[in-house]
Amino acid sequence: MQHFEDSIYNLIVETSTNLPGDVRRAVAKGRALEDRATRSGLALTTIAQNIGMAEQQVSPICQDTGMPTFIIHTPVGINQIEMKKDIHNAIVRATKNGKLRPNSVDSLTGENSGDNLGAGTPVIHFEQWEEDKIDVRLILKGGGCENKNIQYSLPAELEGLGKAGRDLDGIRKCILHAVYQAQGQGCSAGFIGVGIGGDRTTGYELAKKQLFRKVEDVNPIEDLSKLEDYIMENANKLGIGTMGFGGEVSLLGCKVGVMNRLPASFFVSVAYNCWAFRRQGVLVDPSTGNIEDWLYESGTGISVDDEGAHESEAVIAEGANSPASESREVRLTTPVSEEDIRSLRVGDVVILSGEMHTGRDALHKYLMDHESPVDLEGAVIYHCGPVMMKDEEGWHVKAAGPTTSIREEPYQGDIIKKFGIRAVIGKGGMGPKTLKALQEHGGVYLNAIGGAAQYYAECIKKVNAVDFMEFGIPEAMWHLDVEGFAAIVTMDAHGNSLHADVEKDSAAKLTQFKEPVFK
Ligand SMILES: O=C(O)C[C@H](O)C(=O)O
Ligand code: SF4
Repeated sequence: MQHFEDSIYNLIVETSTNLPGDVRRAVAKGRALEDRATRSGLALTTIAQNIGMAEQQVSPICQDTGMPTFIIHTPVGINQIEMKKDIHNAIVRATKNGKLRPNSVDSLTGENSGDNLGAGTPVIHFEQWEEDKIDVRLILKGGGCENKNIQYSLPAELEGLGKAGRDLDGIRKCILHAVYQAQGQGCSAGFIGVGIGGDRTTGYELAKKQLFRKVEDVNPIEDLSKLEDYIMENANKLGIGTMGFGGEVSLLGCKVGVMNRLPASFFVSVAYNCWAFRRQGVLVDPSTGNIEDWLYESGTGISVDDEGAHESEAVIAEGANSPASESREVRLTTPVSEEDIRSLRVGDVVILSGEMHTGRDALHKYLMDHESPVDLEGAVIYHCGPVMMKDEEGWHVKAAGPTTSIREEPYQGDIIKKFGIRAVIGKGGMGPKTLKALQEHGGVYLNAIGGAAQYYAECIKKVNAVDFMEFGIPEAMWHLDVEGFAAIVTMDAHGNSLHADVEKDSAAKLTQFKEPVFK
């Protein structure tokens, strides 16, 4: 199959850079339900703009291009060993060309392979079928939303919902709880795949396979179709909103599958996918390896950004100053003073310029017992693992949205105190330990819009330097010059946390679903 590698390369690029039509329509529907001037409304507008930018620049929608997972059906007799080699070559090429972030990390040494190849990566499932075509489907599901997958073993007692039995109503409660526990950390508003039954492994596989269904399809199993409709009518009453900012839209899709189970087991597995729901597929001619057809409607021409292209920070800031908005706009240049930081309040939109430093899991662990290579007094740390490309002029940022901050909760407060850091940028918020440190030392947490990787890449005007390349590109400490970098204060130096408020409010709202619905 001479052209199979090129076909897989084109599939990878399309999946990473062009959000499909059905997903765009779901995002547009979500936008229409959200007041544009609210934080969630502003977030959705930024997301919409980012989707357009990624398509125009053929660059990753989100910097985390996830665990490339292929599900492939082949006619009998096709050489799957050769296909696997072509897929690996295409993955390496896409990584080299900045369409995928190098995401394959040795779980024992922490070493990043640099080309997305390594034990267990990419994930390739082959199945034979009776058709004479090859059906290749790919999903790029990022780590932050993968971390919000969850599996329930029924019967169970669920927070706010009480007893969940081994029946459709118990499954209903699990799904609502799964949306609640994700909060905004998996870049809500999300799409969920649910797998009922199986064992722990096949239950999760079934859940992830549901994500290959089309957003607008109807479940052929009547009970499950009713369940999907119920979830879509009710999950948004939790008020989690986009990014967990609070709001009308927390879920954009729910697809449920079922399989047999053991008498002793009753698993309900939920695969939580972020708004950056990147999956595509192709039908391939087995004699040439050429693409004959695309399996999901292209997103080209289906706009979710009906306000046209805006200058980078204008979208968030413009909303911040609109009459109905809940926030004010504050422009700061790094290094920032304690006085400026202590003047900020939850809801303010901060527009940053100057140098900031990326740092996430590996760096935070390192800084706990080592010195920093740069002076961090008054500095801004950005929880981000960018997609980077190098040429004769040096390093260029190809995608740079935020990663989930809660993973740094064990370290953040100590790091703020040790180095005099004034602002931490990420998404999904942080916990009480960090909130206390912000209050004690005069710091602030700024929530950037998760997945808006092109939007933020545009604000990064120069890569000044990099430290700790041995941690791999996503985990290195990149020293970046930014202009007009907009993010929302969601935790301030006065003990306020939007995340704590939304979690408390949605927990209270969850209890409204305690009584049985499906008898
Ligand atoms: O790894 C990243 O850059 C982001 C991750 O997908 C996350 O949502 O935290
Ligand atoms: S950062 Fe958000 S949008 Fe990107 S992969 Fe992670 S959860 Fe998805």
